[in-house]
Amino acid sequence: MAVIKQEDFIQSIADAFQYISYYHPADYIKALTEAYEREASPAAKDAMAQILVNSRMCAEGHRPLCQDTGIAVVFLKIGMNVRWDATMGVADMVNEGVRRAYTHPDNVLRASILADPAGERKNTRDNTPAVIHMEVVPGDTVEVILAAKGGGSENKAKFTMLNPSDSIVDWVLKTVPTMGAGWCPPGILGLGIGGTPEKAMVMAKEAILEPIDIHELQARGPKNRIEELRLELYEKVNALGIGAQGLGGLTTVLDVKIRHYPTHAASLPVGMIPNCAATRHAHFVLDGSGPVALEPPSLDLWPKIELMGAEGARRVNLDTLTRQDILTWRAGERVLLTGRLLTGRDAAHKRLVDMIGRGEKLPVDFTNRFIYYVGPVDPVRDEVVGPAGPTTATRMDKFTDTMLAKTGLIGMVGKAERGPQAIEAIRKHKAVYCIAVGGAAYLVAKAIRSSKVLAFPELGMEAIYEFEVKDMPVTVAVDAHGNSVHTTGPAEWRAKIGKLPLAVTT
Ligand SMILES: O=C(O)C[C@H](O)C(=O)O
Repeated sequence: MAVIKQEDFIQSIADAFQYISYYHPADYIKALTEAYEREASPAAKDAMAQILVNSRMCAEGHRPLCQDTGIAVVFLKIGMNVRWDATMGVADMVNEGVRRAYTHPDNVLRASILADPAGERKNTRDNTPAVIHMEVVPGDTVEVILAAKGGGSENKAKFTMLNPSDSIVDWVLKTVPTMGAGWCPPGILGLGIGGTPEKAMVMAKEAILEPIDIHELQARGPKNRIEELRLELYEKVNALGIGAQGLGGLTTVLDVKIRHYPTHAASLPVGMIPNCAATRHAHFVLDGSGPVALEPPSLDLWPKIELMGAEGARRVNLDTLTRQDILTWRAGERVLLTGRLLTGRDAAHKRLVDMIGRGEKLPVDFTNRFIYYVGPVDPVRDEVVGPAGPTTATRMDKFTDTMLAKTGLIGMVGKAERGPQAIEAIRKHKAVYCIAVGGAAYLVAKAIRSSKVLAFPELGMEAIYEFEVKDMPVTVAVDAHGNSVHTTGPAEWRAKIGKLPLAVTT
């Protein structure tokens, strides 16, 4: 009988969360490198280059791949013959491991978890609690699968109850375009088919944590209906042309993984969850012989990639910029930002717009300023800020008209598409929206030379900061005339790929 000691279990969990914060899984790097090499869309190729370079920098620097260091998700298969040498419950031990990992002084991770989600939304400060799934199975080991799942990709999870005769492929092809780019494609699409609604969703989550092996499946051919479905969906979802960061391109998914389970004769439940550019998960087994140390990958895994330089990019000084200047910027243009950049995301926007509604003076002057939608990781050692990539701008859409109309703000930086309401506000107020690459947070942070909190310090990572940036690379995603690269890019690449009728594009 294996005896699992409390400290071994806690430390193994803590070490694994630290490990996955800076090491992408090897299969993901291989698949992304392959997609990068075959990508024909320059914008998508550049985005993938940044993600790969960022990944290598994180592996070398032991700092997080993404500023969103995720919600901790843990699957445990506990052998029936295991004996615990522990005073804490299993969930408490998992949470202690999460706490240790996220507050590690050498590589502090971001605390993103808010208690009382429908009310006060107060940060728990140590990223606990984890979401834990436990199963008791035959055997005398404890199998652990854990993941740090980013909010941007979790937000795009979908569920449907189809009729038994409905087409799963049709539903996926109709639904994926509605997910936009906030899930940071290219990534992995997980489907759970069958069971009950909650079973389908858990299977979809488990599916995205399986190894990427679509090319092996393509080479050997499908052996059953599920494998046929994987191949069909892989080809057709990529034919949507959404591409890296939703900029239009050949690769939207690196794999489609499916789990299934028997279901009721009246039902066809389907859950779908994407995994983002910051795909992070680890798998290990405790057998009573001590804590588990995961093997660091060889740096040879990462391709040697040159990033696009300053050539062809517009260099701008944020400190002297006016609304007039940005009228000439065009959607798709590369821009290097230098100067003072304000930050703010969900909670700060809500507060600002509430203050405007009450006629109160704002704590920050936004006149002729740009705001970066970001929640950075705290700095360690000589850093001025930790990894600080963009958050999904779409969540700020409902505040955009008020911010542009009432504060003097002229520009925004984030990731993913803007909805019709925000695009219209940008056009009306002659403002601009730029994107940085989601999933390249450590690389993006290298352009930040100083950082200070200006307002709402109690919001933690959601406070308003002022960054001083030097040549921060962004792309104009919505210009002052209302042109959006997230509309034109995918439509262009869907037509170029030419495998799906154009009418289905949303
Ligand atoms: O919370 C964040 O920093 C980003 C979030 O994961 C997002 O993708 O929008």
